[in-house]
Amino acid sequence: MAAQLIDGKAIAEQIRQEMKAEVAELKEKFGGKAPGLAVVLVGQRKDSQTYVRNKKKACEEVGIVSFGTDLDESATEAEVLQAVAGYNADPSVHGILVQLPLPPHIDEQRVLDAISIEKDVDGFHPLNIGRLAMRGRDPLFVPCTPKGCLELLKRSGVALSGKKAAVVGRSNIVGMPAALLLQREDCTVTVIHSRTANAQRICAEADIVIAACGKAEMVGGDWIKEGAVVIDVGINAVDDATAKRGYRLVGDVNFAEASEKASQITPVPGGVGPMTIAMLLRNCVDGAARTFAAEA
Ligand SMILES: Nc1nc2c(c(=O)[nH]1)N[C@@H](CN(C=O)c1ccc(C(=O)N[C@@H](CCC(=O)O)C(=O)O)cc1)CN2
Repeated sequence: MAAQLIDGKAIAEQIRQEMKAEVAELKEKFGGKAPGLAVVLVGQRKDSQTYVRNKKKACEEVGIVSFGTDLDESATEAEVLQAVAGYNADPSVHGILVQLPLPPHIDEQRVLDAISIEKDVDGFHPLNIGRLAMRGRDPLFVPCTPKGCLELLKRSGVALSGKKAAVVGRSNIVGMPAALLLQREDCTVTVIHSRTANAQRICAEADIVIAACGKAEMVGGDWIKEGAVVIDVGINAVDDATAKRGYRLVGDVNFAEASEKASQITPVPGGVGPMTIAMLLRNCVDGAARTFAAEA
């Protein structure tokens, strides 16, 4: 039987509507103050420009004030750090995001470490990640894409406690925090990576699969247990002369095969991607609400 689709685009839209009401309430309660998000973009990558544009548009939709610094590809690390320092000191900014990837001459870790943890809406600061890994400690922010995966599971009625979960991929941005989040929900988690022996067999034992390995359609139908829930984080462009843009987007999961086995599955596009931006707004509103309450 074909799997039920988890519609990330529709769920993200619903979340934005919920937040629009919350932002209006915050403004009412705190004398017209609005959450502010600052985005630093370095270089001219088309995909990054699109993501930043979409982030600013989404901010506008929910009532978040957006600030932006666009730097040339040749910008120095000192210039990027200076932009971050300016936003760290600006009381109207509650969230700071440096769009990744950065050009290779800039030390990404040094830049991310410079963001104040109170404004780290990407949740990439080592202190926030460290707290995510610890029992009894809570991060101020959780990285947006893994947080979006969890939100999709919860809003789709998937019970997590006691379930076997497999995370395919161990990146700092998605795989590792996704595994930590599932563990916090009392899943038994296996992280599958490029050196894992019998990766397909291990994955096929999981009730929940989060695929974030960055390899087009690597997770085939034989990786999926009958009835499993599949969340596909991958966004890979594959050449397709018949497509309007000359390419089409596919995930890290072979959708046609996996949807024959899974009970629920996210599509690409329209699955996890839109949730990344919705969770960024969520983090920004939560950060602003904390600040407003502390200032009151
Ligand atoms: N500082 C950060 N940089 C990057 C992050 C991040 O979370 N923080 N994630 C990605 C890019 N990204 C957001 O920045 C992002 C990627 C994809 C989507 C999305 O909605 N994708 C659509 C398809 C879009 C298309 O047609 O090309 C979908 O999946 O439906 C949103 C945000 C790397 N950098």
